[in-house]
Amino acid sequence: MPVTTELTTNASPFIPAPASPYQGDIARYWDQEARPVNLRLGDVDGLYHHHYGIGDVDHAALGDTADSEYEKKLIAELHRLESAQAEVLLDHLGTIGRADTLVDAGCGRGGSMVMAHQRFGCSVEGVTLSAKQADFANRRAHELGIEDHVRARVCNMLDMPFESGQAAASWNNESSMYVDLEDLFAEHSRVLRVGGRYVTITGCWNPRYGQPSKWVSQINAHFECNIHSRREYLRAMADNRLVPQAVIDLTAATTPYWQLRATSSLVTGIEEAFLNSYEDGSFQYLLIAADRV
Ligand SMILES: C[S@@+](CC[C@H](N)C(=O)[O-])C[C@H]1O[C@@H](n2cnc3c(N)ncnc32)[C@H](O)[C@@H]1O
Ligand SMILES: CC(C)=CCC/C(C)=C/COP(=O)(O)OP(=O)(O)O
Ligand SMILES: [Mg+2]
Repeated sequence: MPVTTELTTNASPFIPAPASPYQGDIARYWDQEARPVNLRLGDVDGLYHHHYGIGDVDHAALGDTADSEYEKKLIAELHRLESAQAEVLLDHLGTIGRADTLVDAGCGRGGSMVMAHQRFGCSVEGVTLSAKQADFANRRAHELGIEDHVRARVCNMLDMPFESGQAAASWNNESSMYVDLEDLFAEHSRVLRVGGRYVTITGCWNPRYGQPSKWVSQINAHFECNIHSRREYLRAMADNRLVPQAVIDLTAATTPYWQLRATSSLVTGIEEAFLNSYEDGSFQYLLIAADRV
């Protein structure tokens, strides 16, 4: 059974000062985060995610709500949908060889990094502002015996410690709402080799709605983030040699996850804002895969 208690070992020897007071706040936020909806789902198989799920709910697997095992099955089902989300992101990275290096920008507790290594056999470098998260991710990699291929570091994704052109592919999984997109894509464009692939899964506000809705504002306040519009993503990519190959609206695919989560004992209070903003069209859950040209 994986260990989910807060980790105190393997502290990073050097933790850079935050690049801004805001980044200091975000580092503190994730250092302190220990929501059961994340830890108990991660405990299912040792992949710890900080993103949401996609796909249809398997009602047969859930069984009867009166069953004493129902809550355990519900947690496993939410986790299955979150891992399915990461699989879809990895599906869009293109052909990756064992000798390649991938970059996970805003890697959280490292679940997606582990999955990428297990799928491709390659090296995966992650960055997060949170020393607690980096320690957690590195501890999990050590427990799995893959610490020579999977590593998390405390650093700013806008200034990553990678050589220009080093990465075969890079991604942001629900982490791009913490930074300026022009700065972010300039940095991905720098670390990616020409012909490399960038993928993001993100929530963005819908320009067709007009402005960020009250639900989007509520999500921003809840997570201390700054959700961008779909238009900003496409414009900032175009400005930074990232040419979209796929833009996939995952809103319908993520709705069952939120509907199920809203019925669980692990609710955090943000479920209504996601469900309402997806429903009124003001918010979209999007995957964008782009080639570095
Ligand atoms: C919602 S979590 C997503 C974690 C992970 N991508 C996943 O799918 O599980 C957001 C992550 O973005 C990271 N983050 C936010 N701003 C960052 C920055 N400027 N540099 C590096 N990481 C950042 C946070 O530290 C956190 O790990
Ligand atoms: C799609 C958007 C707008 C995402 C914002 C970034 C974010 C906090 C993602 C989920 O993290 P989490 O897994 O820690 O959140 P929760 O505790 O709600 O599961
Ligand atoms: Mg979560």
